[in-house]
Amino acid sequence: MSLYFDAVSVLTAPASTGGSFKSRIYNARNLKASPAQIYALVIEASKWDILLKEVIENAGILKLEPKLTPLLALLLIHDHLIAKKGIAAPANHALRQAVERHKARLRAEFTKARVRRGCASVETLKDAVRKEKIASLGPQAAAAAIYPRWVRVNNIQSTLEQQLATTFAGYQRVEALSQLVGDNDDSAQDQGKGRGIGDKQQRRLRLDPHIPDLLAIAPGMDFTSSQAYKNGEIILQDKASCFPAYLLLGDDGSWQGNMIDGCAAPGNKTTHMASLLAKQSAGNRIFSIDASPVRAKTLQKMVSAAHANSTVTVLAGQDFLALDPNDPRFADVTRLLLDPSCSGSGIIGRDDVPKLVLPGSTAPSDKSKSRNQSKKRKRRHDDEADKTDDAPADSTITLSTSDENELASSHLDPERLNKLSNLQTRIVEHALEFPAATHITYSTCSIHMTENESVVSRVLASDVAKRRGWRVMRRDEQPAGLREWRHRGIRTEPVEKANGSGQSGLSVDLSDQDLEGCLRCWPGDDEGLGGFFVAGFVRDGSVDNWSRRVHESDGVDDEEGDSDSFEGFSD
Ligand SMILES: C[S@@+](CC[C@H](N)C(=O)[O-])C[C@H]1O[C@@H](n2cnc3c(N)ncnc32)[C@H](O)[C@@H]1O
Repeated sequence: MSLYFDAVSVLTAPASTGGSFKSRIYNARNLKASPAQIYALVIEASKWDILLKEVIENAGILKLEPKLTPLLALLLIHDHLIAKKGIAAPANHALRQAVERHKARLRAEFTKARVRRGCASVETLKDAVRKEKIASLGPQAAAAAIYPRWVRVNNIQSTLEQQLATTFAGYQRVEALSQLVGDNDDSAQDQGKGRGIGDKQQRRLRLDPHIPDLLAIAPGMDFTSSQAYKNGEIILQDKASCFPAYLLLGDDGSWQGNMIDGCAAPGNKTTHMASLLAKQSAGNRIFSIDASPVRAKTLQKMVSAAHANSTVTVLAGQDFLALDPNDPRFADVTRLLLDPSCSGSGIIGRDDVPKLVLPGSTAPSDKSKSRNQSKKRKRRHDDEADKTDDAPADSTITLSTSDENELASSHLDPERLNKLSNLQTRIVEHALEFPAATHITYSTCSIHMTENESVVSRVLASDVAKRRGWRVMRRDEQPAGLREWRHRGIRTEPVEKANGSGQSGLSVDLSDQDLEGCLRCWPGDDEGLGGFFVAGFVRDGSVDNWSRRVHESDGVDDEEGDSDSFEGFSD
């Protein structure tokens, strides 16, 4: 019986609990049942919830059995009606009996629900319920609900073609993220088996249309035990986190010189850069820098795991702001990637927790209503389900965006955001000083304008940007995949996105062309991503008044008087 209580406990855990839904189950210390069983029960029950709700309400069980809460009833009745072995509890257990004494009624309502949908078998019924659920949630919520597993092929070790022919052999290609949602019976129990991972019906993939070598796979698939993962042939990295390196380098090999990743730990973007370089190997180097010695250790491990040691030099515990742009080591640095600490406000919440549609305690007076009111169903979650609505981000098995930003849960107020914005601006401005630099990207996993478009605007207004001819990389200059990305910079912070920061209505003074050059990702839309922002800065290299400035200011750097000094790392 502990299985059902444990499942209720993980579904109703407070929002502050960290990690993905799956990792929370596997890491929980207070659970008695096997994590695999709990996970499988929840995932499977979530596929049937709208039908189970109908059956439970029409059978009137909740009124008759006060010991059953809606969530407990849904889980138990799922196993009673659908699981091969029935309810996993002794026959004399009070809750099992509370369900089984209504078995005739439940079976009859289940049959009626099947017949109403015109389905001859449980299999076709399952498919019908899946489609009904997608239709009732709408395509956006359906896609958000399936938040895919993103897999990037590491070109240092493999190629997309090789991976499609091995790790993903037998996978069906789908065109839309919503089609990744499988309708398998036992996929949740069938994970982690190396090659050909997952249930046959869950083996679906979508080649990402924006980022080369990136695949979206059905959620819940676990590749950590696959040979490809162990060999560093595939890396698990969220799609949005792939934007900066691709925006910086593209994949046409047109770069020259060396690169810097200035805020690099844990190393997702460094290893992505190394992978892009490996496609057109020209002996370029990446200096991968992080001010935190502890996080730099993770960075070094990730670089080694990606077999990128020959390309990447890690400068552990190095403050990027303390690097001398004129250090001869960096004389050939042409491209810099800056992904500094941010508020993490775009990190998606507990979206990987299945949102179960739960039964109410009274049968609907008009039973036909239950089918016609599908759009309202989602709003009728009871308290148990509502508590599951905002859990921490996905990515059990890779370094998620939440690993990159320790500020994700910090209180956000305008003052805090402004401090972050000041530091972010300083970091980008420092990058603009590197003598040979022609391309820079700046990114955050924040949704706030203060950390995004406002930083771009401040950077463009800076002395160094003007002096050296830096401007925003236009959309038409971006790599082909990102040119097609439709979500662009915004001029005014929308109220609904201000997210408690107290900054709604904020506006930024950027041209339409510059805003069009900025790329945004929003949590909760049909792209299956969290909130993210990236902008590229470019210069053609012919404008550089460096020496004139030093001369004019008598050797004193213009920015020395800047009162916004670096305060170390509060994150
Ligand atoms: C958002 S995380 C970077 C994530 C990383 N780009 C990735 O994709 O895996 C921000 C990192 O910047 C580092 N950082 C913040 N300020 C820095 C500075 N002034 N110099 C170097 N590193 C800095 C933090 O220690 C943190 O590891």
